[in-house]
Amino acid sequence: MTKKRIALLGSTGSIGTQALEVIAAHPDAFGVSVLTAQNNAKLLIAQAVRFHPDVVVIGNEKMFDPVHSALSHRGIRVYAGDEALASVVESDSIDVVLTALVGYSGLLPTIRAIRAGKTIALANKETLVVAGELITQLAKKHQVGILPVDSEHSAIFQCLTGEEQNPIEKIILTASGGPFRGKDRAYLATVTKAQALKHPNWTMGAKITIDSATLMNKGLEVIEAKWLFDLTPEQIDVVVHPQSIIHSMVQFEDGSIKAQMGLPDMRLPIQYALGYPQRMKADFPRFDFTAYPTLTFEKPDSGTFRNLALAYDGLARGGNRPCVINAANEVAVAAFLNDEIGFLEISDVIEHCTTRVAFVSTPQYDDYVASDREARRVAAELIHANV
Ligand SMILES: NC(=O)C1=CN([C@@H]2O[C@H](COP(=O)(O)OP(=O)(O)OC[C@H]3O[C@@H](n4cnc5c(N)ncnc54)[C@H](OP(=O)(O)O)[C@@H]3O)[C@@H](O)[C@H]2O)C=CC1
Ligand SMILES: CC(=O)[C@@H](O)[C@H](O)COP(=O)(O)O
Ligand SMILES: [Mn+2]
Repeated sequence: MTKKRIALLGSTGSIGTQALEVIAAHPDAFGVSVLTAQNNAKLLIAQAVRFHPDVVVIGNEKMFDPVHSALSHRGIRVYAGDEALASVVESDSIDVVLTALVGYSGLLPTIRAIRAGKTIALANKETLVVAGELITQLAKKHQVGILPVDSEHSAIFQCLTGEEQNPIEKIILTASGGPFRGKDRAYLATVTKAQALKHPNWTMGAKITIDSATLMNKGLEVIEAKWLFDLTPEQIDVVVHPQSIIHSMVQFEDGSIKAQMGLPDMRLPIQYALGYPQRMKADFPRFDFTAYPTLTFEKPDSGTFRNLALAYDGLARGGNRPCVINAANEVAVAAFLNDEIGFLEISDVIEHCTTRVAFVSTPQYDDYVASDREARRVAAELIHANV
């Protein structure tokens, strides 16, 4: 295997730090070309000292000076700001761009990386939610692979390996149900952010953890799956599986179902994407069937957890609607984490934005930028009118 040079966007986050564990365990297979963070200069500097990338980018321009003075004398080039984040992925020294940054900020660097012919290891699901059609068309044009990192999509991708000739009847995305599985709306009206941040099975960044609690994470994943695997909404089912051992399933036209299983550990799908097509040895803890004698499955409650239904509606409507839903959700989740709105109001903000932002049926890049901006403005206006 020739050594792959990796640009790791969002290296200080949950996926980013686990990706560096994977890279550190395989020094002959992987090298680090680029590391980026938004604010966490201290951790970014420590990572750069250890992994010695060619370049680091700190998104927040105010943090440039400390990062520059800590790293430039080590021969590491340092840049700051959004344009640097987008252009750094174009360097000849990069083979794979791992998009481990959170939210809409993943869109532009991913577009620039695809145009530069880089393989994408995609953790940042929001990129495909916002602009799935644009991204998949660009990837086709530039003959670039998009390798899923999200655990469910990695599971489906793994199940599809060797099945290239066989059409998919449907996929079944598993959902943990989050910390509030089985609760009713009266209960949800009272929940705190501390409760919502306690995911039953996974330790992740704050934004995706709240999305898991509202079931928006599964809604975003339905849209992500549509674009990754070229499916209709009717071909994408969601089943609640509270143990998060089966990471997702594919059903073929003969009725046979393939599932990918394992303990909940993101290092495995990260490593699978970075090493693809090779499965590399790893000493991650192994799953023991006798420790999990009962694996259970139930229907999602999309009447109570309305975000899942809103995401399916957005997918069916198409155009800029998923982009609007994503932006409204990002603003609403930030407001919930800032104690400005309650848990149930997250869905209210999203629904409000879908009725207020103009529909665009065949959006181009500039339409996505404008729709994102307008949805953020409308969401913030509603939140601040009610505070
Ligand atoms: N965590 C997980 O297990 C999983 C995550 N994902 C997806 O992976 C992505 C990352 O999630 P996760 O690692 O949990 O998130 P975290 O919040 O833990 O990390 C986010 C990373 O992105 C950086 N960042 C934050 N805001 C910006 C911005 N505006 N511009 C550029 N960089 C930014 C952060 O920098 P700083 O630290 O300086 O703020 C940090 O490095 C998300 O899209 C998520 O949905 C998918 C499946 C599983
Ligand atoms: C690890 C991962 O891929 C997350 O997206 C996880 O699946 C969240 O869990 P739920 O959204 O199913 O609660
Ligand atoms: Mn997931």
